[in-house]
Amino acid sequence: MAITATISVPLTSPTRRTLASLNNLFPHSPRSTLPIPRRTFKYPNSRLVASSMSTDAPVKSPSASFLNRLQTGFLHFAKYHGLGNDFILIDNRDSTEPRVTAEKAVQLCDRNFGVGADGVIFVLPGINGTDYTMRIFNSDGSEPEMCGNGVRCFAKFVSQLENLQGSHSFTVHTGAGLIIPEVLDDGNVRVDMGEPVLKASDVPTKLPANKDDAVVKSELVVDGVIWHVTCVSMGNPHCVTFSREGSQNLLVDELKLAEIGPKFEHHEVFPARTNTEFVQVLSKSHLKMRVWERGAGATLACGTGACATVVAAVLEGHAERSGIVQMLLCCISVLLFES
Ligand SMILES: N[C@@H](CCC[C@H](N)C(=O)O)C(=O)O
Repeated sequence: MAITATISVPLTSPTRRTLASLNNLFPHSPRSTLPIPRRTFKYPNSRLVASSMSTDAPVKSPSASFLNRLQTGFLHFAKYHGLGNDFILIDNRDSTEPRVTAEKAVQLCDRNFGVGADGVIFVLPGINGTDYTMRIFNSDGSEPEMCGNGVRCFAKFVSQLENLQGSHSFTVHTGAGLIIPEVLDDGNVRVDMGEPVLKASDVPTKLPANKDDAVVKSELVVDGVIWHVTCVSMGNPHCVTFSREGSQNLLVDELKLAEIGPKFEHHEVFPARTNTEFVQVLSKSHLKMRVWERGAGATLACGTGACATVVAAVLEGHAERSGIVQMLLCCISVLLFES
C-alpha cells in the first residue's frame, strides 16, 4: 500500500520591515564575518506587476530581482518561517556550491550571535532536469535530506526571486528526490511529500522489523524507560512515540524535551540519528505533537514530522487517514491517500 501525505497550511513570508531589521541587526554580531549592508531592500511594485499577471501561468517582472540587489562581498539573505520553524534563505542560483559553509551556517543560526534560525536553505540550480535544487543545513551544520516547512519557505522565496505571480509550481531536486511545491492563489504552499518509507533498514533504524518490513510500536529503552516507537522516513528519519511503559497516552506538555530529545536523537539504533515526535492522541483526527529535531533540537513545528506522525498514528490505529497535527503554535492538516 502506498501512502502519500500532502500538507497545505498558511505560511508567513517576510515583510519589508522584517528583512530590513534583520539586516540592521546582523552587523552587531561579534562572531559575524559576513557584513550585511545597512540599507533597506526595495521590493518590486506589486501593483504594476499585478496589472499584467495571469492567474494561470506565472509571469516574470523585468523589475528588480533579488540578484539585482546584491552587492559584491555581502551575504544577502531572507528570513522565512513555516509555523515558527524558521530558516535563512539564500539565493544560490548562480552556483552549484552553497555560498555558505556548514560551519558558517552554524554561526548564522545562532540565536544570540547570529541571525537565528533552525536552518539555512539554499536555492541552487536544478539538476536532473529540475527547475531548482534545495539544500539545507540544520542549525548544527548537518545536512538533512528533506525539510517540509523548509520546502514551503523555499517555494515562497523562489516566487519572490523570480517575481512569479498567481498560482504556480516548479520542480525541486532534494536529497529525498523530486518535490513539486505548489504556490496557490491564496498564497499558501501545498507540497506533496511523497511516499513514506517504512522499511527499517531504509529509515534507517537497527530496530528489528515487526510488521512486514516496518518497525511499528516497538519497544525502545531510552533513559531507562521503555518507549513504544514507530519508525518512518519522509526522506529524513523520524521516530514517533505515542506511549511509554506506565503511560498509555503521553501528556506531551509534561515532557522534558531538552533532556529526553537528544537521547533519542543519538540512540545507537538510529545510525543517521533521528528526528523524534512525541505525540498525544486527543481524538482520531487531532494529534498534539512536540518535536525534537535532528540537528536543530526543539523547534516550533516540523512538516516532515507532522506527516510522519499521521503515518505512524494510522499504523498504530490511533487515527484516521486525515487529521490535524497540533504543534506548539499552529496546526498542520495532513491527508494520507493511496496512490
Ligand atoms: N523542520 C523540518 C525538518 C528539518 C530537517 C531535520 N532537522 C532533519 O535533520 O531531518 C521540516 O519541517 O520537515
